[in-house]
Amino acid sequence: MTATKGLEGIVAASSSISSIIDGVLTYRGYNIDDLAENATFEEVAYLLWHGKLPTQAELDQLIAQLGEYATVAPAVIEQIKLYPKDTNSMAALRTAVSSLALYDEEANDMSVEANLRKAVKLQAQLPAVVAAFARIRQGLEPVAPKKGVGVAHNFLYMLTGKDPDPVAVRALDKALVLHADHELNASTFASRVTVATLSDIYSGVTSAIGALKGPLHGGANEAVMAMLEEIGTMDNIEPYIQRKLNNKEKIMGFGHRVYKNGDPRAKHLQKMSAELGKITGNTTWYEMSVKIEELVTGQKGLKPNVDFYSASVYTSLGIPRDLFTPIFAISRVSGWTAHILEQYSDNRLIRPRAEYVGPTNQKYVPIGSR
Ligand SMILES: CC(=O)SCCNC(=O)CCNC(=O)[C@H](O)C(C)(C)COP(=O)(O)OP(=O)(O)OC[C@H]1O[C@@H](n2cnc3c(N)ncnc32)[C@H](O)[C@@H]1OP(=O)(O)O
Ligand SMILES: O=C([O-])CC(=O)C(=O)O
Repeated sequence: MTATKGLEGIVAASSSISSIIDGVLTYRGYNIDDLAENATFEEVAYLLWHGKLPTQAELDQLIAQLGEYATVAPAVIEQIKLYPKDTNSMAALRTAVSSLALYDEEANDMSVEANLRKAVKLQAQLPAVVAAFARIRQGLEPVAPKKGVGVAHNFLYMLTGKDPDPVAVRALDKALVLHADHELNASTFASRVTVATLSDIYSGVTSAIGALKGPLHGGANEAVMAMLEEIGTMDNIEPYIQRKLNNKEKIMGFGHRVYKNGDPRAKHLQKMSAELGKITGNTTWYEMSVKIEELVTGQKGLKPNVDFYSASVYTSLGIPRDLFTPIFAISRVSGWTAHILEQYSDNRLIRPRAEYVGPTNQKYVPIGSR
């Protein structure tokens, strides 16, 4: 038995949810470029869960359900108030989502209908939890969700207490579409491993949030913004990047396990970053990002991934840096839950083997003789 480090190239599941073939990403057979230009996030979530685009009536019903389910159990809000004010935002989300299960009477109901309902509940409640956490730590009361609006609108509304600008809603909606699913990425795999023991959907999503948090995965979008802020000016870019590359340190937002010729989502985020920079009158972060890309791609051949330009997009939308990864989770919960439902529908325990590389033929030595 020989291990493949990081399971690179190993096909670990069959799925009909999303595919990456020859660098082209599709959700249920629809090219991501088509969906990014034309679909709303709620249409995409429906597509991921049901395998088909919704009719207008089905979409209206989903939006109504999302509004109905978006109110978070008061006990969970009270718990968030007890979190230390400097709690890591992904740790807060992980803890709160785990708590949501305690107040859902059908948390352990494994019927297909209950699991689909819980997928919609999680989709509705993650944005509410993130917005509540962001307000509570500023000493503000959470804002009750709006009914009849999409996830992007409702999140920005719950975050600020004001109806958001339609340009901001469309930009965030597009970012949510682009992040919704991505085949067997680390967090989705974590969710599938968890529920393949026939554990519940909340446990699967809690595992996924833990996996997304790391800077090699979803945490990279926050790390990109930290890097841009640390660099600070155009003049500092070249020495900073050169130093990192010389020291063999990673540049956040670049590289990908599957895409070697570029991430198809990055161009949409780059375009949005340029447009939002113009609208806000601050193109600095976009221009710095372009220069970093020139250097990193020029010297290492590494291309930006989905996390690179999303950092400047979210900053232009006025979103605090440490909410970038929670926003990734707000989108990806649609994909996680679709994969969890798919796993349940044809389940087998996921239990690979390890190549043993430790010592052998050891003899037990009594404690007094060691
Ligand atoms: C939503 C997402 O999860 S997208 C990914 C988000 N993560 C990041 O942006 C973090 C930065 N990127 C990385 O760490 C990696 O590219 C990953 C984790 C995304 C992919 O990792 P892997 O497929 O395991 O590639 P690995 O880390 O082995 O890199 C292969 C080589 O490219 C180099 N490399 C890969 N990414 C980078 C980077 N961002 N900066 C500098 N060098 C890099 C590695 O140092 C390594 O070089 P070596 O062969 O000389 O040792
Ligand atoms: O697929 C991956 O490894 C990471 C990624 O881009 C994603 O989860 O969107």
